[in-house]
Amino acid sequence: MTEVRLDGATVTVPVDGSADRRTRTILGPVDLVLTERRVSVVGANGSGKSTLLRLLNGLVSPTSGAVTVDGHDTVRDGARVRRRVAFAFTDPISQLVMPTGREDVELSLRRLHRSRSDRRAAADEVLERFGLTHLADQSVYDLSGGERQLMALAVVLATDPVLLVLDEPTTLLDRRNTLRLRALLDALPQTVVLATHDLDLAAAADRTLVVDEGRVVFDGDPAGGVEHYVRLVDGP
Ligand SMILES: Nc1ncnc2c1ncn2[C@@H]1O[C@H](COP(=O)(O)OP(=O)(O)OP(=O)(O)O)[C@@H](O)[C@H]1O
Repeated sequence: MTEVRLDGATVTVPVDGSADRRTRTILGPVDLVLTERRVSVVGANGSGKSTLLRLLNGLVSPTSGAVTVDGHDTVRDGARVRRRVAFAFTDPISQLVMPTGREDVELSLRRLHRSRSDRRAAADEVLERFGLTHLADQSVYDLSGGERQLMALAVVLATDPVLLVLDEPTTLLDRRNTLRLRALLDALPQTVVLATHDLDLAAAADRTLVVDEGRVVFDGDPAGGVEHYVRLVDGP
C-alpha cells in the first residue's frame, strides 16, 4: 500500500509586479494522509487541483510544510520520489517527447533496461499490454487525441510506478475513449490520484477531495464529495 502524506503543505507564489515582494498563497496549508487505491480531486478552474497534484511528485515544492511518498520527502529525496510517482499531464503532447510512441516508451525504460534489445522487448510488451502495438511507429503528431492520451499513459506506466498522478485525464477524450481509459484505470494495480471535471470519473474513486480557493474543503466519500462540489458551484 502506498502512503502519500502532506503535513501543513503550503504553496505561495510571488505577486507579479509587486515592488515589496508580496506573495500569494495558492494552496494550503493541507494536511492529508492518502492510502486509498483511487483518490479523486475536484474543484473549479484555478482552485488549486493541479498545484496539489504537482506536489505529489515534486514538480512543485511546498513553500512550507512537507510532502512524502512512502516516507520519501519530495524535496530531499526528489529523484527517488519521481522514480515511484508517474505524472500524466492533461495534454499528452507535453509528455511525448520522441517522434514515435515506441521510442518514447523505450526512453522511459532506459533506466530499467540498459541493453537496447532488452529495452525493445520490454517496450513491445508495454505497447501490447495497452493495445497500442499498431500505433507504435506512427508519428505522435498523427495520433488522434485519444490515442495520444493512451500512448502517454503507456509511457509513464512503462516503469511500473507505485503511484500514478493524472491531471484531468479525460478532458480531450470522447466517450468511447473515456470508457476505455476508465477500464484501463480500473485494471491498474497502482494507486491513482486524479484531478477531474468529469464527475462520473470522480465518483468512481474510493475517496474524494474537493478543493476551493486553495483549501481542501471536503474530504470523504465520492458521492458526498461530488454533491459538495455541485452545491459549491450551483449555490445552496
Ligand atoms: N507558478 C505559479 N505562479 C503564479 N500563480 C500560479 C502558479 N501556479 C499556479 N498559479 C495560480 O494558482 C491558482 C491555482 O492553479 P491550479 O493550476 O492549481 O488550479 P486548477 O484547480 O488545477 O485549475 P484548472 O481546473 O483550471 O486546471 C491559479 O490561480 C493559478 O493561476
